[in-house]
Amino acid sequence: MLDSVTDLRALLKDPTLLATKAYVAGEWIDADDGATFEVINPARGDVICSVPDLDRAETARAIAAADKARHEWAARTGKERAAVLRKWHDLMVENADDLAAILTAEMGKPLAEAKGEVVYGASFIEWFAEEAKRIYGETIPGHQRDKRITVIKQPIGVAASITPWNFPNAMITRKAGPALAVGCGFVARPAAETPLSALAMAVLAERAGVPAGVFSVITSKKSSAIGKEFCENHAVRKLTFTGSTEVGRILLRQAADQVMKCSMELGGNAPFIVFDDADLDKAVEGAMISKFRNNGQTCVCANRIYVQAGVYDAFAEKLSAAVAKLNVGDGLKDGVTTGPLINESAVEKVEEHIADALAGGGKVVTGGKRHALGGTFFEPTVVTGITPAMKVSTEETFGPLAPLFKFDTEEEVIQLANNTIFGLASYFYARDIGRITRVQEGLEYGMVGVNTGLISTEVAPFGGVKQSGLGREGSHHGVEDYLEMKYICLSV
Ligand SMILES: NC(=O)C1=CN([C@@H]2O[C@H](COP(=O)(O)OP(=O)(O)OC[C@H]3O[C@@H](n4cnc5c(N)ncnc54)[C@H](OP(=O)(O)O)[C@@H]3O)[C@@H](O)[C@H]2O)C=CC1
Ligand SMILES: O=C(O)[C@H](O)CS(=O)(=O)O
Repeated sequence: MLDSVTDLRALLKDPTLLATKAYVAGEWIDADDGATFEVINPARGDVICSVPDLDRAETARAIAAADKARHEWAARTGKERAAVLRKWHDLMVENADDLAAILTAEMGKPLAEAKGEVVYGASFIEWFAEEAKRIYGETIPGHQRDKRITVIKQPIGVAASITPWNFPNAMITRKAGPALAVGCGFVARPAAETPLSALAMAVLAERAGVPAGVFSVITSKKSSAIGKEFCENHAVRKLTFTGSTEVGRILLRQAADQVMKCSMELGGNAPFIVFDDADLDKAVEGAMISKFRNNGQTCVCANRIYVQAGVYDAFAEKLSAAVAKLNVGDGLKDGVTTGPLINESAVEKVEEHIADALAGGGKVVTGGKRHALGGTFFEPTVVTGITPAMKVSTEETFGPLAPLFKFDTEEEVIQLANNTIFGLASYFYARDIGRITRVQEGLEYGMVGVNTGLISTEVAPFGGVKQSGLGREGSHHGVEDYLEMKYICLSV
């Protein structure tokens, strides 16, 4: 088991997977001006390595290469593209241990979770390899005797991707999978905190036979500049973003000038509702997964936990007992269930939400402060007595804080749950079929987990409503955002 990142490369079965150059137009390059930035292990504060700090010129070259290479790639049959994607998937799975170690080193999540993300990420490549063979069109009965109408679907062109640090593998494959499956060119810009997972995927893409130029990885701390290049470069026809709603708004405004097709997977504020007819043990199990997966750093984490009055105390006691068992530590060490937060500002956000709750009368049941390990480690926390006036009710904590609200009626909790600008994921536990039907239909969210706290899968459409995003990723719906529909009217 890995216990150090001082020389991560020495710990890998295949050290060549730890790439430290950017991947542009099929070449491994430095920045034009030689600039680099450090990649830090959040658990120890170690510098893992440095990577090039690219700017708009290098990004423009990646886009031009994608715009050139995509034509031959799109001219291949879906079956031919599928074979390359399948090989890419197989290489990811074969190298999952190394990809997980790299992911944990740069992001901090425990190895077991990192391995899970690698397999989850690869599942999108597998899924869209299969979809590549099923990009169907249609024929429509003509509106006049001499007219024959057909509709075909063609790849949109060059797709540009901007992704966050919390799932540095799966957020890229969830986009690159459909894009490459239909014949697009793809330029990825991963978060500066976590570029190594994307570079490792590029190493494997090359080995799988993805043609030079079809897939590039831009490493850069100049996130705004790269985003502007993506939005202003006329060869880019599709922008796909996963991250905060705040940044999503910036990108949508920038992309509007080109009327660019955009997919947005943005912030969330998930309600997790426990009714008095719920199986409380299953509800606690679901809350632990939904709230504490990735140390609370996912957009679909339970952000508000509503418990009906009759079971509030029992649920709070059971949940707190489960939370107290979490093992906080370096994700590279055996048995650790909870790693560090990504950075200091993430810790400060959790502290801010806890302090605000206590000021409003909330009570810490377990946790509540920075962990004795120091750095960005934080005690998994449960706070009772939460009210809608508190910050945690309207802001995404993105950390290990479980705030428990008490409610009385079904109507009240649906109104509370829907009272947010977000609409990504939601969850509830109940057993009465009438209640389940009413609540699942009443929640204004893109995704609803009923008696489960884990809903993410490649087979289902992932995405939000309201200010949680635009479009869906995964499932057979996931290819649509990378296709243009063409209507052909033939006069015979
Ligand atoms: N709906 C979903 O699936 C997901 C949503 N999120 C949401 O994102 C937030 C946490 O992730 P976080 O990474 O902090 O989100 P951010 O939105 O800050 O960053 C996301 C990505 O956007 C880049 N970025 C930041 N500013 C700009 C800009 N002006 N132009 C172009 N790119 C930019 C970042 O680069 P850099 O970091 O290098 O500055 C990063 O790669 C939470 O709100 C969470 O809910 C996160 C993951 C999934
Ligand atoms: O970035 C995220 O939060 C992911 O979308 C969460 S998931 O897909 O792994 O659930």
